[in-house]
Amino acid sequence: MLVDGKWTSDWQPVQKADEKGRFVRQVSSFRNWITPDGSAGPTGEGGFKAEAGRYRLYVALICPWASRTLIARKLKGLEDLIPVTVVNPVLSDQGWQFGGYDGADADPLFDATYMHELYTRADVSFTGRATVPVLWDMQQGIMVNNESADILRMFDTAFEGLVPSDLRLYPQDLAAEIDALNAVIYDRLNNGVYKAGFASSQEAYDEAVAGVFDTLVMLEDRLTGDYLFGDRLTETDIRAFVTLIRFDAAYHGLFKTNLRQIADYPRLSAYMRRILDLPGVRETVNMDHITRGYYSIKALNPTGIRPVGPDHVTRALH
Ligand SMILES: N[C@@H](CCC(=O)N[C@@H](CS)C(=O)NCC(=O)O)C(=O)O
Repeated sequence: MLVDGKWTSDWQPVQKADEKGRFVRQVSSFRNWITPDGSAGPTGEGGFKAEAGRYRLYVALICPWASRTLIARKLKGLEDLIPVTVVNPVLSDQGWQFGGYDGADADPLFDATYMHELYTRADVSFTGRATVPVLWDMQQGIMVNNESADILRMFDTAFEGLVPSDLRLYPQDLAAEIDALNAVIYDRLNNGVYKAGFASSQEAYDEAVAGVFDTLVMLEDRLTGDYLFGDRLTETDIRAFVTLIRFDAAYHGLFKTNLRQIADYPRLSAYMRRILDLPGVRETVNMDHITRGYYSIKALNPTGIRPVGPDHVTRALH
């Protein structure tokens, strides 16, 4: 990670743990919002007006948080407005790096080698992990935001004047319910699998795994319609999907969330395929990057050997 703008050599892929060995995810630090007229959003500063070609999104295709922004970009028809740069799926000893892998891009803006170089360009004395996704303002040369939940939400509304869309991922009449369900899904499922995988005590692992499977059962029971809010696709579906699609291929084995697979839940399986079949979504899922990335986390898999299966995941993607 970066400390006062300098890369520290004791970088570890395992993030912080609390006193009970529970994994603790870093809080994002760049929280500005793109808005239709450049006025300030809910957090951060103003000055980020929605304009075609002004902003670039940096992602890792292994990363569920980055993937949710990529999916929103597709569903809202923003591909021509917001270009994307994909990093190498393998976290190096200096974090995310550019190029060097099939489907990974060079950095088109600064020809940077590592993602952390963008963080120190944005803030010379930045302290923290150089995470993806990153939304970069190419006009001002600054980082707009590195929190996927914000990026997902600004993609829903900020560009409406440039690319009108009937789809509303965060409709006001469902806002409170979406926030409530997001909180459960985030804590117990999205981050729950990481809490299981990076637990450093049996107690922390047991607690995390229970949360993961309780949440899967809750979602399976809830899915009587096409989506989590009946027939309306919302950001909550995107947030659930990114974990479901990685589950059987990565989390089940590597993170030891192995009580069941998603394939064992009929409604969740059908739901996952339904979202995968939405226009553009399949293109955001790169199973090669996902398995290469996760299974190269040395702390969890020192040999780097990738399992061959499961077969049903590969079939679902084609
Ligand atoms: N709060 C962030 C979390 C993003 C995050 O943790 N990204 C991971 C990849 S999935 C990352 O970049 N990790 C690199 C590191 O920790 O050094 C968000 O949702 O945008």
